[in-house]
Amino acid sequence: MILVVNAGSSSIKVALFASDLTEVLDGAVSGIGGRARLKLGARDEEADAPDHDAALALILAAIRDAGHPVERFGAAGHRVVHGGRALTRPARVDADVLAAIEACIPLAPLHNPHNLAPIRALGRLAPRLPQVACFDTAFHATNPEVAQRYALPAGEEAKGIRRYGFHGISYASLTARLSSLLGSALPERVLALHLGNGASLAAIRDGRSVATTMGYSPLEGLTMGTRTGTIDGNAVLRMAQDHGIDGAARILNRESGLKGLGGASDMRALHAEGTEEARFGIDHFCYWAVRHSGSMIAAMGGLDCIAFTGGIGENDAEVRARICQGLSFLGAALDQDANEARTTRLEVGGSAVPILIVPAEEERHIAGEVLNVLGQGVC
Ligand SMILES: Nc1ncnc2c1ncn2[C@@H]1O[C@H](COP(=O)(O)OP(=O)(O)O)[C@@H](O)[C@H]1O
Ligand SMILES: CC(=O)OP(=O)(O)O
Ligand SMILES: [Mg+2]
Repeated sequence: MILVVNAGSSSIKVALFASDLTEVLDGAVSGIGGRARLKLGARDEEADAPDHDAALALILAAIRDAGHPVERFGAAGHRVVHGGRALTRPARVDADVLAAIEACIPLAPLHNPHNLAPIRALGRLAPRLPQVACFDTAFHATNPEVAQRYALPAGEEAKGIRRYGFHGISYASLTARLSSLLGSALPERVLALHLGNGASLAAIRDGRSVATTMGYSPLEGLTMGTRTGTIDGNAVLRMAQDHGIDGAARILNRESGLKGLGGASDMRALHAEGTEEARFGIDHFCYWAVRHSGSMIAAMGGLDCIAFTGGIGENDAEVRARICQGLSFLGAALDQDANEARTTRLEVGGSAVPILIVPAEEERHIAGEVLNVLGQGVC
């Protein structure tokens, strides 16, 4: 069996797959650092997970308790958020790959440390277990150079200060499944919205990413759970002056976004709160999702399909409705009942483009990549 670990900024998702990619078990610790919950198979309970280390220990113990000790796995696959310039394909983990992932920690401080932790933990528990790392940055390596470069002098670019983009495992999986969900050929120009705790958009033309909203790190672009999204560099410098580099980094990455505006990073909590601040946080999220959509659509030269994914994209009917309303000038028209019912197809008959929910299946995609890298015989 293949164990897949997908550590996000607020959750650790796990899944077990047989060699034919049948899912045997899945689960997660979500709400890490807040009101955490552990789910695994039928188990669903409150969890004491103040940080990612605690969450990882809990989920590995739960998998063992469910009858799947680590020694029985044939391989493990991991989501790694930042692969930098070098790691643009899934890679078997060895000392060099570990060092390269570690070197990317400053680029993705909310993610890469949490991606490395389970790789190291499994390496200690089962030293002979082959492990494969899949990179969120990889899918966007096809963006044209004008999209990847900041307008910086060459010396800065040579240091790796360029736009990478993220959520690539989610976008690759969505792209692979879209035509079967639509029952037709893959649309030429797809606007994909990955709206989770981290949120981004991708412009996918002929199945390849041509533009995306996240940049050097997962901070750029949309308003997120705790991240600002796009902000003027001079405002960042001013904050570094006022709060020091670490203080500014903390504010930008952990205290801003929905949390900074509305008082909670979790979209469900904002809806439940219903205060003016909470409403403004949701307004900000939707407004910037629409504005950045315009940029993605321009980068593809038009729009043939809209696909929502991620915790908010899949579950939040109000947010989907507001974003589609913002794109109605392009003829995108949502069926309110389908939207409330969360069916796969959400558009009305006369809509200019299909609108879909495509549940994120990052774990299955990673399991497939594990088999590609290690060969079918691994488990
Ligand atoms: N039913 C729901 N309605 C609104 N938002 C939801 C719902 N379920 C999950 N979410 C939101 O999804 C976000 C988490 O997304 P997810 O993709 O699971 O996170 P991560 O980025 O950690 O992988 C949170 O803001 C959460 O409130
Ligand atoms: C890259 C990123 O933002 O990931 P997540 O949505 O899991 O935080
Ligand atoms: Mg995620």
